[in-house]
Amino acid sequence: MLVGVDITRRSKAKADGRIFGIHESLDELARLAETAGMRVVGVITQSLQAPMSSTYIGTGKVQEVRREMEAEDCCTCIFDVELSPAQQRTLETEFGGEAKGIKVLDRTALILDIFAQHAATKEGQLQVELALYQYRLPRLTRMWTHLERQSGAGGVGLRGPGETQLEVDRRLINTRMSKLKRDLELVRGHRSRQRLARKMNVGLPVVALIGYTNAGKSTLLNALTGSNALAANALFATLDPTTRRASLEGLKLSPEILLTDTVGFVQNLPTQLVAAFRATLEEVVDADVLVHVVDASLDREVMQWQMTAVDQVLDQIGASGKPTVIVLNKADLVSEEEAGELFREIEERCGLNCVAVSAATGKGLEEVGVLVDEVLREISLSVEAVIPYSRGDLTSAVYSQGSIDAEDFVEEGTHIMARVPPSLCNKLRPYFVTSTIADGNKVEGLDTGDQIIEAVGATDEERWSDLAKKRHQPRAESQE
Ligand SMILES: Nc1nc2c(ncn2[C@@H]2O[C@H](COP(=O)(O)OP(=O)(O)OP(=O)(O)O)[C@@H](O)[C@H]2O)c(=O)[nH]1
Ligand SMILES: [Mg+2]
Repeated sequence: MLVGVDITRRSKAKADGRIFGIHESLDELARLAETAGMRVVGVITQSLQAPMSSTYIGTGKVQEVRREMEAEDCCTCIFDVELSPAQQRTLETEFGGEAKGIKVLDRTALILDIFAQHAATKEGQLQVELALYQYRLPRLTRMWTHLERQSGAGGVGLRGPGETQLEVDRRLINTRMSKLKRDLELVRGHRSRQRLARKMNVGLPVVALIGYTNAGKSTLLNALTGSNALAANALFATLDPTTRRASLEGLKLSPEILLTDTVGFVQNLPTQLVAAFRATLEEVVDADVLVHVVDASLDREVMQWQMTAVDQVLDQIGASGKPTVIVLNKADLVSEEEAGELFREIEERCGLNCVAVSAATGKGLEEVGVLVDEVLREISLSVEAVIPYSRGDLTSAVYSQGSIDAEDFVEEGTHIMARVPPSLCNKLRPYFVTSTIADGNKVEGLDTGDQIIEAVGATDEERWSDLAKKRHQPRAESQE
């Protein structure tokens, strides 16, 4: 049974972070429930000025949900809002209690469950486990109600076994969480070293495919690189990033790029997931260019909402404002006229370059390379360097990844003026002809190797913990 609440008081709606209309949001919730392996038997909605403190929905509605659930012999109720642990407990009791096996879940719990089912790699599993514990810790009391009852009449000095058990349990979970965090730090360190190595050695520009879940990112990766990453008509099919070397048609500046497929975004992405999946999401933060994949076959309004949700997540992880290309995918399901209109709308909305493609049929794919090439050109840097003859590898990298404006052979090495992607620029830095950098402005703002190391170190740490602090406001209710 799904329950949606429309909060009419505006400021509250904003605080909820909802951008979707209530019915579209419930449609999505139904798809999430199906992805998690459930069958939806009914949907109940309520319009409220503000949520009730104890049950979120009004008393009459609680009875209505209970009746409907009984009639359908249904034991799980999913709310399309974030419930506090206390509200969750109260609602469970109201709907028939634990004896009847009644469970009340919210959107976050549902998404966490799907993630737990889909996590394939060790890293993914660690991330999901941490997020699950973070979600469960404040809800722990209810698992031990039978023990708590034993200490009911106790009072000071007479703490019963139930309470002790609860404390033991909390402590065990806290210990486990610390261990998970340490393990994840290791993974994360490994990942950032890998990325750094990729930037410094492979030197290819990194392009990340991002977008709402089910937009077709994995299908596009497969179509562009001939690989076989899992693509499925399910939400959150991809959890672990895959990176492939790709030589797209239309790429000239750097004929090859590294293309990364990432986890899909969703409206109101649970905070626990953003924090736990930061190692994965850093792939996005670190990319040179983003390719925002949009499902163009959706209802126009839903498509706009999804794009807004993606922008919000980018903001949340500190990756907004990156050079971006918009890919309107599933064009095989849209008429030419509609596609044309969408183009205009998107240009109006964000002034970004966009292209309509079908990852399924291959239509328009060559355009993706052309647009990425344009963006790479915009962010490429003019350099002048004398590369010693002993560094033939660098010279050939400039040939293959940059466009050469002038070249001369001097005693110390090859003297070149060229436009190169930022990553290659870093490697050429030791050989710069200092006073004559053609495009001074741009080079100034460049990541040097040191800055990259810094970015994955302290500064970055602060950014993420700030985020966690901001989003993890303590709840008002007590946990008793
Ligand atoms: N008709 C049509 N279907 C497509 C196209 N691209 C992808 N699909 C379908 O859309 C569904 C989702 O595709 P995925 O590539 O798994 O989407 P994703 O963005 O990677 O999704 P998550 O990893 O779950 O976030 C699959 O059923 C694909 O077959 C397309 O161009 N046309
Ligand atoms: Mg995918």
